[in-house]
Amino acid sequence: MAKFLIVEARFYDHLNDQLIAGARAAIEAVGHGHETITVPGALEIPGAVALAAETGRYDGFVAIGVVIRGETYHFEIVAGESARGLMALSMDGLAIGNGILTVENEAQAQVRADPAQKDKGGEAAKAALAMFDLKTRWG
Ligand SMILES: Nc1c(NC[C@H](O)[C@H](O)[C@H](O)CO)[nH]c(=O)[nH]c1=O
Ligand SMILES: CC(=O)[C@@H](O)COP(=O)(O)O
Repeated sequence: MAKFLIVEARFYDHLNDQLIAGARAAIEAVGHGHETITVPGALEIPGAVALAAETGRYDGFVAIGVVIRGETYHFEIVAGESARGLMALSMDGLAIGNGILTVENEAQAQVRADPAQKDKGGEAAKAALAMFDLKTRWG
């Protein structure tokens, strides 16, 4: 049984709860285990993944968060840099799925967080599982 770390940035509780439920269901559906940690925001997720990877305790990582556009350029920074950090870690060989929603409004987030709708949390977990499978095949 592999172990996956879900790293959540808890900015919107009700949305994160749904995203995490979808991610956990996807991981459990294939018989693997998971643990969840919480960081302040999406910008902290890549760093937390990097720190966790150094422990050697986890086979893969699922990033969970919600970034909703506000009034300033900060949306672009938070959305873009969290994605860039995760991509860099992925290209360093970590099995990562990115479930950080980057949306214009809460309505868009709700559709994507809901496991019964777009299930982006489950989708991110499945991406991490697929990358883990590749590492296992080629490791
Ligand atoms: N506005 C959102 C943020 N902003 C916070 C940053 O992610 C970061 O924690 C802060 O800049 C301190 O380094 N984070 C989200 O996850 N979602 C948002 O909508
Ligand atoms: C995505 C964000 O950082 C955003 O929530 C911040 O809002 P604002 O740009 O209005 O400060």
